[in-house]
Amino acid sequence: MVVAKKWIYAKAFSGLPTADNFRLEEETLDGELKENEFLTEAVYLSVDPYMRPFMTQHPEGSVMIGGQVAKVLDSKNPKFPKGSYVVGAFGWRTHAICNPDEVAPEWKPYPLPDFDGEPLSLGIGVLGMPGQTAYFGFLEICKPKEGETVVVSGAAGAVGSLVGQIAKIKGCKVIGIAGTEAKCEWIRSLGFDHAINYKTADVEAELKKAAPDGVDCYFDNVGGSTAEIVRKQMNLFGRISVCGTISDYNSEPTQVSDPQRDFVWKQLRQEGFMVFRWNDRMSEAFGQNLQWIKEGTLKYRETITEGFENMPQAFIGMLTGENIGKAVVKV
Ligand SMILES: NC(=O)C1=CN([C@@H]2O[C@H](COP(=O)(O)OP(=O)(O)OC[C@H]3O[C@@H](n4cnc5c(N)ncnc54)[C@H](OP(=O)(O)O)[C@@H]3O)[C@@H](O)[C@H]2O)C=CC1
Ligand SMILES: C/C=C/C(C)=O
Repeated sequence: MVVAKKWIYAKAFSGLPTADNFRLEEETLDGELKENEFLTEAVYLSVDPYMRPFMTQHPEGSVMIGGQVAKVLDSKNPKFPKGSYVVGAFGWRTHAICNPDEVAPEWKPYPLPDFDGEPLSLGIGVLGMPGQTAYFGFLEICKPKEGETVVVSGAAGAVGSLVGQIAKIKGCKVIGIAGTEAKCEWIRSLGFDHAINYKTADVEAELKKAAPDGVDCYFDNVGGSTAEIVRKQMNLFGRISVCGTISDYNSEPTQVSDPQRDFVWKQLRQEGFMVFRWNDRMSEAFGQNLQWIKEGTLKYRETITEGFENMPQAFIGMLTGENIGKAVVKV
């Protein structure tokens, strides 16, 4: 028997989440595990932007959704033996009982691969979903060529910081857009050619200076007015990968000008995606990102909040830009 803690979506989100949206509860998990089930204990939990828009599809009283790296405490499933580690979408819970056959295909748990000594927390970062998002969302949709100019917004976050570095590995010129001086300084230290602080700079003017020959690829994490500014500076046959629109997760979308003319005249291609599209190729992104980490060409950073009781603070902090790199909660 274990006493699990879980965070409940107590009150529907409206605007930026506050502590009032969440409630901490306990639940006793007892009884024999059934065939195929395993019992887990969370080690690292992820707080991600998608939780804000996705939760609005769930009724009040649901457990908050989310991924975690967990230890298997007991098992009746040979694929997830006792003592092993697993990456699973068990929600904001300290403990969970999972039967993988009952989980939707895009959220299936999987055994944590061998990280060759890298921290387990990377299973929810560069060696997990955000790493796959950067790898496939950038390479498959932007199809960057050596010498091209790439812009990435949300550039100091979990996904954006990886996209910029992958673009450098592919021989591109990279401009990152982020929300503080410290973030801009960090991404420059990663090798980004330019960094623009969208909260203090005239982004349009700075982008013209940084990319005098225009932009070939835009990896869009934020949408809104930043996306409009970058679109207007795209080159002929430019490619835009729409990863997320965090600028409107807590508010109504910003009104931007009709983009159709730019798409026609510049023959642009824009494509949105969900990372699950490439679930069958997960090991490719994992293997390549791990290799780049080992070679020293791909660096990662984490903002770690200690304590399961601080999940809401970590989540709100991430939505308000307090994280540099991946926002993680350590139990
Ligand atoms: N399509 C897919 O399959 C996936 C999409 N995503 C998307 O990728 C994006 C980045 O996710 P992730 O890397 O995990 O998160 P981050 O680590 O980048 O954290 C979120 C960051 O967003 C920035 N931000 C918050 N509000 C705004 C705003 N109004 N305008 C611009 N930036 C803002 C903040 O940085 P700053 O200080 O710079 O403002 C904050 O640190 C999100 O849009 C997310 O939904 C992520 C995973 C999968
Ligand atoms: C899986 C995550 C999706 C977004 C849009 O963040």
